[in-house]
Amino acid sequence: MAVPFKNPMITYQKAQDIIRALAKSFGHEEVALDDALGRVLTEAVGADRDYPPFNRAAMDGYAFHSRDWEKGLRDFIVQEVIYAGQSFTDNLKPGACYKIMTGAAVPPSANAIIRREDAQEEQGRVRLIADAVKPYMNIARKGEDIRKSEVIIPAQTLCNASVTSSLAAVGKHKLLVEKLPKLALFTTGDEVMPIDAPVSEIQIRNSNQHLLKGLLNKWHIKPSLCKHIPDTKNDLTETLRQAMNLDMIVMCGGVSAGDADYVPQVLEELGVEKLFHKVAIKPGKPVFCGKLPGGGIVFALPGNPFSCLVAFTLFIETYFYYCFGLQNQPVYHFPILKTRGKKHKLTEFFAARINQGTPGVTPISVNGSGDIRAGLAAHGLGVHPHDQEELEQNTNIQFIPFMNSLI
Ligand SMILES: Nc1nc2c(c(=O)[nH]1)N[C@H]1C(S)=C(S)[C@@H](COP(=O)(O)OP(=O)(O)OC[C@H]3O[C@@H](n4cnc5c(N)ncnc54)[C@H](O)[C@@H]3O)O[C@H]1N2
Ligand code: MOO
Repeated sequence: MAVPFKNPMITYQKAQDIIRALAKSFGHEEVALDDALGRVLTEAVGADRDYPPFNRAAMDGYAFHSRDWEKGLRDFIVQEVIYAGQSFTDNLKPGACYKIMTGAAVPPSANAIIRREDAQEEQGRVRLIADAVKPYMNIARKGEDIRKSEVIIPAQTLCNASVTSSLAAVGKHKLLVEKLPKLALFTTGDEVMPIDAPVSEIQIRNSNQHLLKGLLNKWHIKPSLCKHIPDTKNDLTETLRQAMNLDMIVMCGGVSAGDADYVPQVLEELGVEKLFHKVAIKPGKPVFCGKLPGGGIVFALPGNPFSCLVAFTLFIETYFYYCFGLQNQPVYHFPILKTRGKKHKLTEFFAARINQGTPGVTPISVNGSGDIRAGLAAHGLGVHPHDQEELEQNTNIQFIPFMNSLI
C-alpha cells in the first residue's frame, strides 16, 4: 500500500509572502497629537511656514551690521535690548548695536552677532572682539532649515518622540493615523492557570497571555476580547465564534499533533480558510494561519513560550508592518560572536543580544522552546539557515530585532 502523502512544510519566507499578500489597512482615524505616539501617520506633513520662521539669534550677544565692522568700528553704542519673543523698536543707527538674547528675532538692520563672552560692555557701550566677522554669523537665517510647504514627515511614519515634536513644531495638533485592528486574544490549555491562582505541580501559569499582550502593546493594540479557553472542542467553538467578525484573532496553544490540539480543526469547522499550518522553522513549527470568514485573519501560535515569541515576531509583526504601510520588518547583518551548531534541517531562530563592545551578536543559551527565560536579555532573533550545520564565529548572520528593542 502506498504511504500517505505528507504535505511538505513551507519555508518561513513563503509563509511571510502569503501574509504580506493579505495585509490591508484597517482604515484611518483622526487623533490628537497627545495620542499619536506609537501610531502610524497616514498623511504627509509639510512645514506651515519657513523654519526658522525669522532670522534667529543663535547666541546671546550683540547684533550689529557687518558694514560698520568693515569700516573699522569696534566700539558700539548699545541701542536696545531684545529678548526672545520681543519685537524691536527701531532700526540700528550707524555705530550702534542691539544686545540680543538667543532665540530672539534679529532685526533687518543687523546681520551679525558677536557672543557675549567676546565683548566688554560698560555704561551703555560695548567693545566687540573677533578675528573676523562674516555676514549672518551666529544667526540662523529664515528658512535655512526648511522651506514653507516642504514635506518634513512622509506618510506611513511611525510616530516616536522626534516625530511628535516635529509635528508639534509645525502646529499639527490633530493627525490622521492608521486605525488599529479589532483583535481577540485567546490562550488555550487545561493545564494553564491564571497567574494569581494556586497551581498544582502539573499546572503552569498563563505567561503567554502576558507575552502576547506585551508584544501587541508595542503596536498600541489592546485586545477587545481576551480569554483563556479550556481544551474542549465545545469551549473552543463557542469562544471562537464570538470573534469570527473581528479583524484579527491571535491565539496560542493546541496547534500541534496532540489528541486535544483541536484549534486548527475547530477553526476550519467555523469556516476559516487555512493559509498554512506548519512552517519549516524551529521553534514555532506548528504555527497556523487562516482567513476568517468575515475577512479578518487568525494566527494560532504554538504554546511553548519561545515558540510563541518567534512565531509572533516572524508572522504577526510582518503582517503589522504591511497593514500599516511601513517598510519591511528590518533585518540586520551582524557577525556572530560565538560558534553555533545545529543538528536538524529546519531554519532555526535563536535569542540573541547585540554586543556593546566588539560589534556583533551573542546567542543567548536557553534550554529549548519551553524555557520560561527564553526572550530575557535578547534584542532579537538570530537566524541559523536550514542548510548550515554550523555558524562559525565572526561570520555574518541575519538578525531580526524585536520591535522597538534597539531604541
Ligand atoms: N507529535 C508531535 N508533537 C509535537 C509536535 C509535533 O510536530 N508532533 N510539535 C511540537 C512543537 S515543535 C511544539 S512548539 C509544541 C506546540 O504545541 P501546541 O501549540 O499544541 O501547544 P500546547 O501543546 O498547548 O503547549 C505546548 C507547551 O506550551 C505550554 N503552554 C501552552 N499555553 C501556554 C500559556 N498560555 N502560557 C505558558 N505556557 C503555555 C504548554 O503547557 C506546553 O508545555 O508541540 C510539540 N509537540
Ligand atoms: O518548534 Mo516547537 O516550536 O520547538 O517547541
